[in-house]
Amino acid sequence: MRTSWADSVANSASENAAPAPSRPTRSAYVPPHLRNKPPPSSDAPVPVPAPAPAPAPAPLSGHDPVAYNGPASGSRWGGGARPDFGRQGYGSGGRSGGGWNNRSGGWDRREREVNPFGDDDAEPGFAEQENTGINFDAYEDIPVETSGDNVPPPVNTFAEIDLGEGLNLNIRRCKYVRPTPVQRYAIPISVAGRDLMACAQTGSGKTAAFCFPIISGIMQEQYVQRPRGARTVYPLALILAPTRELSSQIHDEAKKFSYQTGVKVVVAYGGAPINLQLRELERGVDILVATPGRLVDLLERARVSLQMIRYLALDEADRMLDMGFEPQIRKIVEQMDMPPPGVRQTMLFSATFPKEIQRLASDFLASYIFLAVGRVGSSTDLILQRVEYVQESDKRSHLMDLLHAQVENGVHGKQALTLVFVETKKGADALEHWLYMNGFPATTIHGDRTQQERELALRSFKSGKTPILVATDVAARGLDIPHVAHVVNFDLPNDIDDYVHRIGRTGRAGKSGLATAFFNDNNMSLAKPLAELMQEANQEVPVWLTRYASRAAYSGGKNRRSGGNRFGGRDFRRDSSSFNRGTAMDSYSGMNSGSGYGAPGGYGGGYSGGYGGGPGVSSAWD
Ligand SMILES: Nc1ncnc2c1ncn2[C@@H]1O[C@H](COP(=O)(O)OP(=O)(O)OP(=O)(O)O)[C@@H](O)[C@H]1O
Repeated sequence: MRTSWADSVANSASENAAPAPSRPTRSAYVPPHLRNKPPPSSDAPVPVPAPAPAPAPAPLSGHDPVAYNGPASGSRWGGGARPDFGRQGYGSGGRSGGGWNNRSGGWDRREREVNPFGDDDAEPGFAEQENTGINFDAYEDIPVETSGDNVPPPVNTFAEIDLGEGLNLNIRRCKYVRPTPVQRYAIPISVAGRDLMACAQTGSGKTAAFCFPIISGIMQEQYVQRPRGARTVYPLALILAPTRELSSQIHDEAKKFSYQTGVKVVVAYGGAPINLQLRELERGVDILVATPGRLVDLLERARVSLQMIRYLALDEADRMLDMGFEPQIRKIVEQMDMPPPGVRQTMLFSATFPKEIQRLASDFLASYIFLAVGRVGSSTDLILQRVEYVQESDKRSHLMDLLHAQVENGVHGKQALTLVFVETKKGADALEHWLYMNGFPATTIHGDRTQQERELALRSFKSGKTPILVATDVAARGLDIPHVAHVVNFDLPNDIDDYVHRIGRTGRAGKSGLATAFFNDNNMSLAKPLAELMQEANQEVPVWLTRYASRAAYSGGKNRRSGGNRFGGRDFRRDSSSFNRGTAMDSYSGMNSGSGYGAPGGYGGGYSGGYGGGPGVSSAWD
């Protein structure tokens, strides 16, 4: 189905006219502290909640065991179960009409919960304001493509989705008035229990798109009987992300979304004391957000078991499955005790999804839906992209000119932030020092800095204390830093996907941004994909770059995007010749999409260089 944002709004409006057939009706919002009690109309005796143990008892694995019947049936899309998945062991079917549950499991963790919204919700009108700055007009006519069997229809409002009152309240607290395009499509798909591979542009709200269905699903389930093992904990959902900072950010977001729902979110990443993380885990965990390295450590120590995982989300999924991470991810997903695809629900999200990675990723999915929102893998039109030819030796003075111009234009006065990407950790330190010596307060983030230094640097940058952050690719993906006005690719990456993610640190959530790249002969292999990307995003492509691009085409540039193919914004299953293992095609029939939207070939290029990066780059990752 090819739809525009405007079309979908219209469609959705007409869909809304009729009552949603399978959405369970629910009573008015029940405040969390009353949830253990039956509805006022009930004559049933009030069950006595288990007393809250005082300080958290040592080994406490998740919620208290109470009979778990699995997600009761009754998908809201047609009322059926999930016949095509048969999630053994957990029953099958979408979510139940079984009502919302108290997740506190006998002791009320919520009493200790810090309010992540500050005092915002003291005011009754807090929810009436829209999230500051998101420009939904920027999403007008955004192209959307879905493929797979029985794709659930998109929604136009959060209210149309049965997410649960606790989560709805938090959505309002976040001032999310309407879903972004990826949320409109991805949330109903995931809430219906379907596996999903979703591509959507940077800064378009993918975090909420995978968090909401997970939180809502856990809230709605009956109590989960989890094994009570020595000191092992049994999370119900696992969210994996490639960097510590991104895991931490997802954790913060997920905590906001799950505030006072009783769903417990814990984060575990390397570089931070493991004992603190273990203690936090022992207090109970429903959703574990982790980097792969630290999770493997926890699994090997038998402190975490994946046996009860119902939801698996991979953020930056293409990065998680590239050469650097794939073995760890396979170990976690396939070689430990995690339920297989079809039993668990799997969601993969990224702004870029090369075909080769899609093929790898399909091992983790069952009868999945592919969703592409926006010109996937391309940058957003909200980012003004400039490429300048700059010799290596001139880069510093050129950067200085840009920064001076910003100061003159008053950008720094307004605390606008500049993110400068370099190739190596040493290069980052050297550039930071040089900037500092020249009167520009800068800081760095890269893999050789301690976690404490990294966190301090990020805080200092976000606060505007050091409005210039020099970074390796460790900061390229996922970080949502408000007010980044300018991204400078001082050293261009080897791979165009990395470029897409880097520039995506600006121009987020419908806001505009500027990205400047320094190009020279060392970047020859990027000329063609860069020129194509810019053209696709309606940017002005310098004539010299076009010339470089055609020269690179003749000499067969080794970037895997060379060869005229586009950015993975197309389901690889549609290209049957590229798919010879059979499995995905077997479970895949029918296409919900139209003829695509300017992404004719998907990725066909040889998947060669690019990943792993140059010297000093690969170790920038966690
Ligand atoms: N429905 C919404 N209404 C308003 N703002 C939203 C909405 N959904 C998300 N946002 C905001 O949009 C910003 C970008 O969201 P998010 O970080 O999830 O993007 P993303 O798609 O994951 O980006 P990336 O590809 O860079 O990881 C965040 O600040 C988030 O709070």
